[in-house]
Amino acid sequence: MVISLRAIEKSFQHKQVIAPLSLEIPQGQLIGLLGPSGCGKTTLIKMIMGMMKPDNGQIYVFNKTVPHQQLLTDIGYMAQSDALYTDLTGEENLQFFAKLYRLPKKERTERVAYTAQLVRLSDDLNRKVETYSGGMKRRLSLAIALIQNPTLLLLDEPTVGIDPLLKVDIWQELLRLKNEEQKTILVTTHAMDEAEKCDQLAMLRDGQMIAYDTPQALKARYQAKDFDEVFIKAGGRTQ
Ligand SMILES: Nc1ncnc2c1ncn2[C@@H]1O[C@H](COP(=O)(O)OP(=O)(O)OP(=O)(O)O)[C@@H](O)[C@H]1O
Repeated sequence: MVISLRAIEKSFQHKQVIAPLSLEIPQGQLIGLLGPSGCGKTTLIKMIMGMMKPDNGQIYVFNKTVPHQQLLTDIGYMAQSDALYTDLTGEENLQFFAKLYRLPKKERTERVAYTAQLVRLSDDLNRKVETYSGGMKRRLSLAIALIQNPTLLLLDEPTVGIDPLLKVDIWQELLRLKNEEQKTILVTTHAMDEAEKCDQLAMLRDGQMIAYDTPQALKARYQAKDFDEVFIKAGGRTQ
């Protein structure tokens, strides 16, 4: 398993945000994490990343307990809010992270060019990030998450604020990374068309997983036309 969550729990100020939750994610899967605002998606991703400790339960990534230094190069993380050096250029940001991961110079140059091209920022790399639009900053964050060619991607709403055409390109690339390079990808989303592209969907409500299956199986089981309806019928919301 790439990710094993065993009965993890997390509370903030006595409010339970993740109820005992277990999940096993094998290699080469694209998993979508769905649920209303505040249901615990970001908290879950931060715990898998090792940035936040669960109160109870165990988290293993590549069979190592998180946080683990060796895992840092294996995991590409894109946070919901962009953490960029705005007084540096796009290229300087990418180079900075590439150096942090100790990529050799040749590979660094290649990865900077590849990730920038992937998010269509090649022509803007020499501009300071403070001059970027919100969508451009999002795209740069995604490029940074991919810079060290990680085997596991944790992407927290990667396409919010990105225009529809580029969104399609980015999803095509995520599917390619999964299919051709066997990357494992965990992505949070509110977009139904994106949920459709996932191998499995994990639906969260109040920190509990109320459904976990393929998009097709979920729609068939609940005789639902979309995932909002699946969510309601699975007990996500009382009508
Ligand atoms: N550091 C913190 N301290 C206190 N409460 C927190 C903290 N982080 C998250 N929470 C609370 O935990 C709950 C879950 O938050 P989380 O960010 O995981 O939700 P989410 O599902 O990612 O939401 P969204 O879709 O809006 O991003 C929310 O009620 C939030 O207010």
